Amino acid sequence: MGTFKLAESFVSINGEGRSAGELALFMRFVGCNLQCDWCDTKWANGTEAPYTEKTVGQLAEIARSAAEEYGLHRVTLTGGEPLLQKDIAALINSLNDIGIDVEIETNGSVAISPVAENCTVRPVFTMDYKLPSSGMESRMCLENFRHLKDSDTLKFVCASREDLERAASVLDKYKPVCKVYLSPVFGRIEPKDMVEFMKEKKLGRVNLQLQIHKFIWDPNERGV
Ligand SMILES: C[S@@+](CC[C@H](N)C(=O)[O-])C[C@H]1O[C@@H](n2cnc3c(N)ncnc32)[C@H](O)[C@@H]1O
Ligand SMILES: Nc1nc2[nH]cc(C(=O)O)c2c(=O)[nH]1
Ligand code: SF4
Ligand SMILES: [Mg+2]
Repeated sequence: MGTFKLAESFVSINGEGRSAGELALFMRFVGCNLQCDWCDTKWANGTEAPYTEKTVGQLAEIARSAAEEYGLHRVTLTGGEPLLQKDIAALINSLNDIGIDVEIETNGSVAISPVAENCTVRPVFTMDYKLPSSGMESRMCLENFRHLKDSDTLKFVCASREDLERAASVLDKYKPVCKVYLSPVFGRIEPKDMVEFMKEKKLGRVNLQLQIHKFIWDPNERGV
């Protein structure tokens, strides 16, 4: 089994997604196949990004001890793009084996179903659909829409009115069964304009989400 390139791990409240506000252990892996214009973790994406090599066993031990110390029961795998780590399914299985629920932040360009198929218990996927402002929309793996389940989240990170319009048309076209979040690119769009857009388009089943950690700590702080 291969090793994992871990950029950082830390315990915080989950600032995003359907478990927002709950304590979680974050494992951030280095390397990304996309380059979103507004990415807030560019430092972890390139080939020069700092990392330590970890085995599944070592990562499971980090999770076990965080669970014991802080009473948490959830790990968020993020990055970079976590699904680029070759043995990610083995890690998910091993975390499940010690009673940890796994949530994955993924960028929408990597097929999720081969990962899900190799997991004993399906993790929760929070999948971005990258909108025009990211510059990465052409990279989306559209077959993922067929594989998103009730327990998953589809997330649109928006920087402009054009992004909002595109998110609404993607929802209209694919009609996903999972939970849907709209989230602002931090500092690039007024959240109140997003609420107005939701009212205008009758998006009564969509959640607006602000990244909580950026209000609690300095928005550029790492490890929180
Ligand atoms: C840093 S990414 C890592 C996981 C994966 N590569 C992805 O894009 O989902 C985690 C989440 O942060 C979001 N994000 C990145 N930069 C952001 C920013 N400046 N403002 C708001 N959300 C941002 C991404 O869209 C994604 O939902
Ligand atoms: N507190 C906190 N919550 C988060 N949820 C998703 C994060 C990410 O970077 O993927 C993140 C993060 O970096 N910090
Ligand atoms: S896919 Fe995620 S980590 Fe990669 S550049 Fe985009 S936001 Fe950043
Ligand atoms: Mg983050």
